[in-house]
Amino acid sequence: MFFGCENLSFKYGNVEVLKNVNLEIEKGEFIGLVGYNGSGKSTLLKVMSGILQPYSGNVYFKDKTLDEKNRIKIGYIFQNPENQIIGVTVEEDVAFGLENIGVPREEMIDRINWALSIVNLKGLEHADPNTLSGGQKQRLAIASILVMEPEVILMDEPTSMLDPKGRNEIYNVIKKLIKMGETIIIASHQPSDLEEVNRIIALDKGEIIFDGLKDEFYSKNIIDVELPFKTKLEKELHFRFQKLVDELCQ
Ligand SMILES: Nc1ncnc2c1ncn2[C@@H]1O[C@H](COP(=O)(O)OP(=O)(O)OP(=O)(O)O)[C@@H](O)[C@H]1O
Repeated sequence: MFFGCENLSFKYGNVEVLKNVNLEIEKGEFIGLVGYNGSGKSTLLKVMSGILQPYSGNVYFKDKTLDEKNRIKIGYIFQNPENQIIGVTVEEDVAFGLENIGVPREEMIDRINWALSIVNLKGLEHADPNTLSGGQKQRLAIASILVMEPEVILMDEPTSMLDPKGRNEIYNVIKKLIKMGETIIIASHQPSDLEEVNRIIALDKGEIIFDGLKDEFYSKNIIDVELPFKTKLEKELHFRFQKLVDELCQ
């Protein structure tokens, strides 16, 4: 198996949020992971990237169990690029992972240039990441992952915090990555993120409820991908709670 998992379960404390998930992913596939809020999308991607350890079952990469050695081949893009940016300049940020694995300077420069050109950030090498727009920050986060030459890229709602311009920038980068033959799983509610997707995996309460072609998924009307909440009441409560938290934090 190129990439996937077998009988994967995950618990936060006593609460099981992934139940017996089985997936087989071929090299070069571009897959959409959908599901309502809390269905387990982020958790699944985190377990499949090795950030979280399974409660039971296994993640496989090229027929081997995912471990400390081979997890470097799986790149994970966070929903919020701020979680991923650590460098004082764009260039330093992209260099960070390469420095950690001791890549020689000449090769490092070539790889950084290559990654920044793919995400269209050439010319901003010396910029302070804090001064970048949301779309530019997310593109920087993608460059920092790409430079490590991952064989699988897992994207966790990479455009949910962006405005339409930023979303479009990421969409263009994704299109480029697909052309390059990258293997990508993207968790998203944004129809534009899912435009080029062939296969959809839908999660509900930590279980796979659909795994198949996108057209079949839409025709069966399995879940409304544009609505991250199951009901209007859930959505209303979410935003009221958010407002309350914001007020308390002021
Ligand atoms: N750190 C945590 N500790 C305890 N429970 C958690 C934690 N993170 C997530 N959960 C719970 O696990 C379940 C799955 O959450 P997860 O974030 O994986 O879902 P999701 O589909 O990615 O949701 P969203 O679309 O809101 O990001 C939810 O019930 C959530 O409340």
